[in-house]
Amino acid sequence: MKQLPGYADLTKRLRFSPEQGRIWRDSERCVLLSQSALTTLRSQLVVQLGLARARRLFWDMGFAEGARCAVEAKELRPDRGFLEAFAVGPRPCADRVWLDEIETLDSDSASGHFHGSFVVHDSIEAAVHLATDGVSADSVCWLQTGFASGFASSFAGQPIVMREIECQGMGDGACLLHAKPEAEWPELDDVEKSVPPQMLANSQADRHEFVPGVSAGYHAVRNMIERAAGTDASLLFLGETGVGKEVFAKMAHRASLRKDAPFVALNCAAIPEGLIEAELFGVAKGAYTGAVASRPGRFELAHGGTLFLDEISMLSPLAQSKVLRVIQEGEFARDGDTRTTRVDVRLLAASNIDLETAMEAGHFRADLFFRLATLPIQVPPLRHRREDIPGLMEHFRAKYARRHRREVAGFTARSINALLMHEYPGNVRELERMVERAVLLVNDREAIDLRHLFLGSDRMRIRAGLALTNDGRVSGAEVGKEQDQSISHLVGLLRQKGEGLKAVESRIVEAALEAARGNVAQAARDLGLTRRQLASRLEKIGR
Ligand SMILES: Nc1ncnc2c1ncn2[C@@H]1O[C@H](COP(=O)(O)OP(=O)(O)OP(=O)(O)O)[C@@H](O)[C@H]1O
Repeated sequence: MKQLPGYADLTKRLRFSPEQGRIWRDSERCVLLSQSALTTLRSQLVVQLGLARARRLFWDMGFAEGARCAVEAKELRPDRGFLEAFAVGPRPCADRVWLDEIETLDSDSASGHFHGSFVVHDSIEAAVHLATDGVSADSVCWLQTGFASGFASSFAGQPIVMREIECQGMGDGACLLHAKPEAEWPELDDVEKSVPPQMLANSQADRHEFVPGVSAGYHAVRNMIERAAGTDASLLFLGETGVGKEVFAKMAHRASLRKDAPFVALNCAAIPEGLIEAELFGVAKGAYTGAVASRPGRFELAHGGTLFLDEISMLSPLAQSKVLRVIQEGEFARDGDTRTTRVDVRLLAASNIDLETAMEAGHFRADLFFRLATLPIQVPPLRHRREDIPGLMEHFRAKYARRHRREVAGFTARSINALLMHEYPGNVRELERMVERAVLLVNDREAIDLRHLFLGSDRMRIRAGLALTNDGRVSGAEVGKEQDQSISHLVGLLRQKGEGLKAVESRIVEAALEAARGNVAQAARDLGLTRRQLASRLEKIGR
């Protein structure tokens, strides 16, 4: 039996706020589920869905959580050995313990070898089952085996199935789990067979890039992508800038039959109009002065795979007609070439402007629009899917702490609240930028606070939109109250002193100039004026 390391690094991630009735693990809210609540939930699901579906539901839920936990485990103990990092997963949250002892663990990532046996004493699921249904003929720890399988699969980067060989719910003294790669079990049941490939994909290759969301908006997008997964249908991602359209396009590629072929992306807005066709279709040697060698375009590079055209509305009319031809006929000619080339490419596109309006205004070809918009997918802005914010915050904190070699002790409670309430006109990109900047500003081993997140113009916005209550919570409603109060105070002063609006305006302008230490451009920015507008006001008041 292996000696497991201590868990101080895990326990300090849990925070309790009795006043607010909240529990957090890092920046994520958690719930405490009592044994009696779990008993009710489990028996209700069995009654309503049947045993097989209830088991599958618990197993899938456990699997997803285990896969996510494995990512955290590696991040939490990046420099420790395999065993120490592996031992993190089971413990992060009360009542989610699946592992008491690692009996054996033998793994080799190069060859894919992964064998282990693990012991759990005191399984809550076994206790629940014994209390309601007595001793079972089959293993009963569904959440636990799902979690363990998700954790091990994500950790090992391949489907690993953990099965209970002995289970307290079957009358054994403890639960004994065996782990093996999926393919090495002689037979798998329906639940075990269904290691969700997407969860696995999310947790391995993209673990440093992609955060699966939890909001309804995120799931609606994911469902659309999954519906089209087995097809070559074009998808058109629509939504504000920074919502993650490219990230979802990559997800669509990974979920498709083309996942092992290239994913090639091109931002049409980033290429000057005259060069876009060469970029898309390639160039033949001698096509123009300087074309000393032939080179393939993005369509050829994406052959067999997926081409993602971001900001497609920026394509010139000629490029639009050529793209349409490739979609319809699967062929094109390189710039300066007469021979046509055939390609097999799935096209995904994105736009942050309304393509229908662009089409009606004659800027975008209707036939291309209808070809692309077979399945339009609207990605909601971050402010409409706030439940995704905690996962993203934590992901960016870990990502940039790693990149900039900083040790950042999470977020303060008030900064978490502020991030949850912010409006994010720049969506996920804005959140990412704020967290990266905060990681750079915060002192080592300190937690990110408001002052690290909101600077300059952001601070103006947070002042206008959010207020902090005494216990560090942010409340939008109280902002209004606070602003109303200061405005009434100002009106009171006006009345007392008999000053007119002009005089007050002059005093505000002077105060802003003073706060900006005489820097006119800064004062203008703070007041929401142009430099010229402020200069003219200053001139009028004789400054
Ligand atoms: N679910 C996510 N997990 C991790 N990072 C994300 C996620 N969604 C978005 N991002 C990050 O947010 C940033 C913006 O995402 P992306 O480029 O996909 O947005 P977009 O909608 O295509 O933006 P634009 O319209 O400006 O091209 C990127 O840095 C991306 O990595």
